[in-house]
Amino acid sequence: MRLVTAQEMSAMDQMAIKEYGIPGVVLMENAGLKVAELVATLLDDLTSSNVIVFAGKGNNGGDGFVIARHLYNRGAQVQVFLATELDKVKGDALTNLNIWRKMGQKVYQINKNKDLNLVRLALIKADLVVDALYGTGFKGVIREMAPVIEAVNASGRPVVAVDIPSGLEADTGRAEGPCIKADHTVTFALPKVGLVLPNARPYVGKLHVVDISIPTGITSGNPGKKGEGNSNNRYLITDQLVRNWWPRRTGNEHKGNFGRVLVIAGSRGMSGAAVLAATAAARSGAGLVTLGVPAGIHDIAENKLTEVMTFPLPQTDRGTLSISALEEILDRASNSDVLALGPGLGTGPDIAELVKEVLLHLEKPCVLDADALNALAGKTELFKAVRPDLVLTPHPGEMARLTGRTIEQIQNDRLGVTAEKAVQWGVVIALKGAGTVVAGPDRTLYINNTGNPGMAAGGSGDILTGMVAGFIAQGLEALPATAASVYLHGLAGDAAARQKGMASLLAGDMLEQLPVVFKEMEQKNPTC
Ligand SMILES: NC(=O)C1=CN([C@@H]2O[C@H](COP(=O)(O)OP(=O)(O)OC[C@H]3O[C@@H](n4cnc5c(N)ncnc54)[C@H](O)[C@@H]3O)[C@@H](O)[C@H]2O)[C@H](O)CC1
Ligand SMILES: [K+]
Repeated sequence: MRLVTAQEMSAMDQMAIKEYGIPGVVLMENAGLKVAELVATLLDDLTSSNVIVFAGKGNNGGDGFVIARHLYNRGAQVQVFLATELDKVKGDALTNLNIWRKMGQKVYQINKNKDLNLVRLALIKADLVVDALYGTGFKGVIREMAPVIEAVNASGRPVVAVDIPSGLEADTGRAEGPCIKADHTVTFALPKVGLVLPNARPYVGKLHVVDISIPTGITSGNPGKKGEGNSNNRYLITDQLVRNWWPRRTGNEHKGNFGRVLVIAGSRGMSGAAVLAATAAARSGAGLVTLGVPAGIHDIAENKLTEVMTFPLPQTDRGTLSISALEEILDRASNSDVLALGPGLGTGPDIAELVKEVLLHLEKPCVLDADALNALAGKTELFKAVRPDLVLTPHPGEMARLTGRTIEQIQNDRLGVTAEKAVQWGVVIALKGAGTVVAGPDRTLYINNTGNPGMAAGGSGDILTGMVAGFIAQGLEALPATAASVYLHGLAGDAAARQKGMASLLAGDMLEQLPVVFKEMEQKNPTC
């Protein structure tokens, strides 16, 4: 599902109108009708329902007048509150305002004081509220209509937002001031990128993306194909997208077909990270998983693992991998399809040297996480020198260390930083956190909408690392392998949270849910 900015959506509107000749009022009619249809499903009986439509002065308001007309024609009582003077309404919105008034219907002009009581009274009687105040044209903070927004939110009435909850900025998903808290948001043609960002969740409610007959030649994109990059190829990771990427199983393969993963991880006291990553790779469908750990924790790792093969590597007196492990790592990596490097490696001069040398001599795709990333802080020029595909899976702190920016700077521009560095370093980056962002070297960007705060538990990232390696081993390109893993990792976290709540959620609980999540995906993909 392609994601667009307000400006991109407006350009698509204009292209539909100017190049294809679809009148704007037709788009508005389609938009309004789709919202009216959703409202009809939310109310038991329209003929005994009261609906309030709050309409702004722009085309979002125009949609509101169309919605009012369709609901009225289906027997509902509809009151339209206009957030501006009648003479301020123009164009297609005015066309629909005039139709509404020619039907003998009133329009209540809201102003700050007098009408607020009217609004409050109407809200008491309302069965549902339609928010058609502001859409993609909104910027900044709602001032004059702030009391109305607060009255609607306080009313406890079901709210359907038209295109965007009023008060939310389309591109950032930020509500700098008062903002409608909708139960449903019906957005037109394509989701605006802000609607799927985590800070928008409390305002958007359930998101419905509806077709309003903008020709697909305008709205279509080709997700996941390398080299398709262009400035606005942002996508929401959806179930359908993951299904398209799903590794096929025809039934007559053997374990070698599903790839060989080599995991190099762990250190004294951090065998868990290595075990979680290796198990997650196995659970993600890889044919063979081998785990290399410092000799001191080899027996522990072997004890904890059954399906994963393990082998000891030379270590320092601190129980971390020694640089003398390099040759065996490269040798084993050459006989694998993908290397996962980093979980629980620990820090120290040997680790930094080892990670650098492995990358410079590696011939296979590599997933770098945790301490392997920390070892590369200040050495990011190395990434461009690495031939095979690289996937970095930093959390904001690791991204800050890699980029030399502050965590706050990273968090304030998650999409921008991730895309910029993926292109600059020529790698795939999954910037973890609420709404994980995945970017590829061709600037393709995926935003994830699954997962929950309970997943911010130690070991969660180790599981993701193993999953990405598992998917690459099965033949997925680095970018889709990462996007699919992030999506499924979030689903596993959601399933675990449903069972055990968020606070007590452990990474192991997520690992337990991987088979459940994978089985559900397989059932949706019968050819698996
Ligand atoms: N996407 C489509 O194909 C279609 C979208 N439609 C609808 O059109 C709106 C966008 O309409 P637009 O006229 O550009 O702006 P808005 O109605 O969103 O904004 C109204 C108005 O509000 C003013 N404004 C902006 N910021 C503020 C603020 N902070 N305080 C007060 N007022 C503010 C601004 O001047 C605007 O004029 C889109 O969302 C869809 O709902 C088409 O109807 C159908 C096709
Ligand atoms: K709106």
